Amino acid sequence: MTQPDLLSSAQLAHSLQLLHQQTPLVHCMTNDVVQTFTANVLLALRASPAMVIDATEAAQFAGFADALLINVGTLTCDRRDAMLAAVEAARLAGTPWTLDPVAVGALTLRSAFCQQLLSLQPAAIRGNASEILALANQTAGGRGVDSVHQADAALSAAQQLAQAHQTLVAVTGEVDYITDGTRTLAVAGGSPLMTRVVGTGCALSAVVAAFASLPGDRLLHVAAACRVMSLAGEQAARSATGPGSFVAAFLDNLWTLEVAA
Ligand SMILES: Nc1ncnc2c1ncn2[C@@H]1O[C@H](COP(=O)(O)OP(=O)(O)OP(=O)(O)O)[C@@H](O)[C@H]1O
Ligand SMILES: Cc1ncsc1CCO
Ligand SMILES: [Mg+2]
Repeated sequence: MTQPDLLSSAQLAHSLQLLHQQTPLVHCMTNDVVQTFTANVLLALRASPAMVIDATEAAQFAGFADALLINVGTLTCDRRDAMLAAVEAARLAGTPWTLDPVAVGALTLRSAFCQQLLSLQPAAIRGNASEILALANQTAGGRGVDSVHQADAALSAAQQLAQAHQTLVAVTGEVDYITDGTRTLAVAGGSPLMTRVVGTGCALSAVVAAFASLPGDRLLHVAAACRVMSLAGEQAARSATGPGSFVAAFLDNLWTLEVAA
C-alpha cells in the first residue's frame, strides 16, 4: 500500500476559513444521546445546527439546508422513514448528506437501513473502525457503539466502500484515515480522552457534513474536519483533569482554533 498523504496546514487553514465564512446550515438527524453536544460543536465552529426530525418537516428542511447528517445511533422504524424522506429530498435538492453508521453490524434494523442508504449516494461516511468493517460486510461490528478494531485494520474496507459507492469514507480512531478509494489522507493527533466522553465521533460526523458542503476539494475538506477535531482534542487534553473539564476545554478550543497557513 502507498503511504497515505498528510493534510498541509495551509489546506487546513483554507478549509477552516471557508467554514467560518460560509457558516453552513447543518440539518442533523442524529441520536438522542448527542444532540446538545453536536449542536455545541457546530456552533463553536460557526456553523448553524438544526435538529429537524419529523418526516414531513425533515423532507422540507433537507431541501434548503446546506448539509444533512444521518446518524442511526438511536434508530427507530419511524426515524428510519423520516431519514429516508430527508435523504430523498436532499438528493433532489443537491444537498450533500453524510452517514454515521453507529453500531452497524449486529443489529438488523440499522444494518439493513445502512445498506439501503449506501445506494443513495452519501457525500461522506464517517465511522469508527468496527463500523466501517461491518458496513463493508467484513465483520459483525463492534462492542455496541464502541470500536474493537484499530482504524488501520479498516483502511482497505474504507477504500473499497468509497470506491464501490463513489463516496468519501473517514474511518477514525487513534489515527483517522480519509479516502475516496484512490487518494488517502491520514490525520493523527487527538486524545484517548475523546473516547471517554460520549459523542465525539457523532459530533465529528456533523462536522464532516458541514465541511462536505464547502466548495472545492471535498476529500481535503473532510480531512480538515477530522484535523479540526483532533487538534481541539489534543489541546483540550493538555489542560483537562478528566472527562468533565475535557468537554469544556474541547468546545473552547474549537471556538478559538487558529491555524497558521
Ligand atoms: N486513541 C485515540 N487517540 C487519539 N484520538 C482518538 C483516539 N480514539 C479516537 N480518537 C478521536 O476521537 C474522535 C472520535 O473517533 P471515534 O473513532 O472514537 O468515534 P466513535 O467511536 O464513533 O465515537 P462516538 O460513538 O462516541 O461518537 C476522532 O476525532 C478520533 O480521531
Ligand atoms: C451511547 C450511545 N448509544 C446509542 S447512540 C450513542 C452515542 C454514541 O455513539
Ligand atoms: Mg460512533
